Amino acid sequence: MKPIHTILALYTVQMAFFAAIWLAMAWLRLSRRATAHWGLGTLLLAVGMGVVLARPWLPPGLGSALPNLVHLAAAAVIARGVRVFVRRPGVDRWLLAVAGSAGGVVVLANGLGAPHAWTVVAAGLGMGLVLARAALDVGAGLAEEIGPAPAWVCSVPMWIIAGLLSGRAALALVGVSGSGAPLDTGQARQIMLSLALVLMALMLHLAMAAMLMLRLIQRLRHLSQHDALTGLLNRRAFGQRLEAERARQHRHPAPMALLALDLDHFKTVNDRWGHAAGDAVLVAAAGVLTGAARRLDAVARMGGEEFALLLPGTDLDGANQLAERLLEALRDLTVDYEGTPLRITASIGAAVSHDPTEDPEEMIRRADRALYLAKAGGRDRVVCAGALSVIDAPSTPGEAASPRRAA
Ligand SMILES: Nc1nc2c(ncn2[C@@H]2O[C@H](COP(=O)(O)OP(=O)(O)OP(=O)(O)O)[C@@H](O)[C@H]2O)c(=O)[nH]1
Repeated sequence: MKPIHTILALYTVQMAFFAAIWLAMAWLRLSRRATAHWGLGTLLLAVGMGVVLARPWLPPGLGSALPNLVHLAAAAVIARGVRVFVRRPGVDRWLLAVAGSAGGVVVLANGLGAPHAWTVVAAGLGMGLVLARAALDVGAGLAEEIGPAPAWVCSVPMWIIAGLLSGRAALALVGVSGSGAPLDTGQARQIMLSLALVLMALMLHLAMAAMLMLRLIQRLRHLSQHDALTGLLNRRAFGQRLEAERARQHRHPAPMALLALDLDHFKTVNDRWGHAAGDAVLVAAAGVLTGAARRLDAVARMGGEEFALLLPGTDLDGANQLAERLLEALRDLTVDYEGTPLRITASIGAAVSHDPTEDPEEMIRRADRALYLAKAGGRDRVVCAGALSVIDAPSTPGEAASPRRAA
């Protein structure tokens, strides 16, 4: 066995092994559609190189065209997997046109008995363009999700393979001696190219594995910081935001407000209409809170039917205004649950702090105490912990809407 055949056989085994891993991931439903594409594409790479190794036993025309066609199909399937992964799953006409035209030229060149260099030019340029497109998709499509730097690093192997294949095609096109020869001829240039392909294929699969891992890490991070039902921050993440805002308050003194909000008589929604109806109300209420908050505010579900809003740079007046708007919006909210209109109200306890040394837990306790007073005072109202004054409105039809003093 010549050294070139050993290298190509190693590449074939490597690709078959990677294909098995991607297909196993698809079976485990890890980004299933993308990993299934990558498994199939990688399997085609193994088959394509297997055909190169079997060339001595194949008819001359077939032995030249078939591996290139299979490799073209492999590159297109992997590139489509990348598009699915970066959530651009529609049919990509550009990808189809490039792979289809390159494949057409390969078939035509072999049918007309043209030199092998023509096959190398068409297949090399086709694969180069398809992989360059995939590299662009990775860099641009993942920048927001995993950060621009990791996204572009993951795209590097695709750029290099695209460059290698296009470079070989360009050399064959201008007639540089030996550039258009089949890989398995064993010339020094072909050995170097084969070694580079083995290395780059390894890097390509590492990069795709890294993309998958970074996405999983982002998902885990999101799950650990957000409430699964409403998508709001959870209690732990809210505590971290509160600590961070406290630290900022040390550097840039400014007031900070915290609203503790609890839906009124929520248990009756569950008891009367069922848990799913209660869940629908919680999701709708969360939508109202996020809709009313500013970008720099933090909105959290602290547990059950209890929510909290952290309002940096907000004084008592600002907190009161937002709390009133929230009560108003929740009163106006009608949740349509399987044809049944569900209505709710809420009570709010507000705490404002100008003192960066105040323990964040103490601020939460002050807001909770004010919330307790709002509940005790009749619900559907705001009580501010600082001034301990009830500042908003009743829910019961017929009850006066004028502000009342609490304590
Ligand atoms: N549907 C649903 N219900 C929940 C969830 N978490 C907690 N609950 C329910 O929320 C209800 C809270 O009831 P209570 O603590 O008595 O409060 P309430 O009925 O709103 O009464 P007040 O707060 O005093 O106005 C309980 O019935 C819990 O089972 C959830 O994720 N989904």
